Amino acid sequence: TSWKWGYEEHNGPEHWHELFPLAYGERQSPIDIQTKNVKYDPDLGPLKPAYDPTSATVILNFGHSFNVEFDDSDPVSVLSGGPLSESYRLKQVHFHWGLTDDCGSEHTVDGVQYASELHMVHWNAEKYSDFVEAVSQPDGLAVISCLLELGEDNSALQQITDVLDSIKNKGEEAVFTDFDPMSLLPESLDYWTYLGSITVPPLLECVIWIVLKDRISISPEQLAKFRSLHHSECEDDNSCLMLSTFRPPQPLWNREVRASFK
Ligand SMILES: CCOC(=O)CCc1ccc(S(N)(=O)=O)cc1
Ligand SMILES: [Zn+2]
Repeated sequence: TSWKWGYEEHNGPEHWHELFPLAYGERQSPIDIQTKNVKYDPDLGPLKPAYDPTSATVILNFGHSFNVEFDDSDPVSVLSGGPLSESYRLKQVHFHWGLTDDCGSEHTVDGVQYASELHMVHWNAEKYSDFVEAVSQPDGLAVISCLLELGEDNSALQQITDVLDSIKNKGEEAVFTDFDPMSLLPESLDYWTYLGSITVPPLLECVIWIVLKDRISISPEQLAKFRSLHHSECEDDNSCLMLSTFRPPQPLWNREVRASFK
């Protein structure tokens, strides 16, 4: 399509329904997690992430975000347990952020929006043959979400922000390995879980969301690095900055949010 979706006034989340009707679907993401309405489920076991840092391959600028990609050709970095019935394979890690430090996360908790949000995207490699097939299934993806609140420099994040200069423009990529995504996660893996969608077009309703209760920090300087990326090729440096990359919360409709903790 000639029309490229994005996060600006002319092509942002309020326009996405024009080309992607799922925008008005029954299980869209993100959502506002209202903690008084969640239901503790004692059957929810602990999350079992098992990542091999050598499976990280490249970091690349997609134009609407940047991804750390993982080699998912073998079950080397996997997630099981928690709400999952199968083992899911890690494919990529990315972030969302906003124009200013008081916005940027996609999920909110009791109406509070945080400065950024980390997504670790896994696909159901036990039931489906590849990522593209998985995104067409209701249990195709499992995404771990962690909210980032403004604060101290996050040393694990620095390994990523230090290489963003090398992928400044859309389409650029750099070798990126020996990265352990576990190093980004908080101490506790307590979580909320619900059924939703990917938060970018085509907005497919294929995600088991796992939103961690605890947050990690990001400093203003690290956030500024995110905003220094370009969403397309451009000469003058300020006309195509990736300043905001979050979709706001969507209606919960007839969904329940379960908690793994009391
Ligand atoms: C049809 C191919 O679909 C894709 O490539 C989607 C990749 C993709 C997966 C998950 C997410 S998020 N923000 O919901 O974690 C965004 C983008
Ligand atoms: Zn995301």
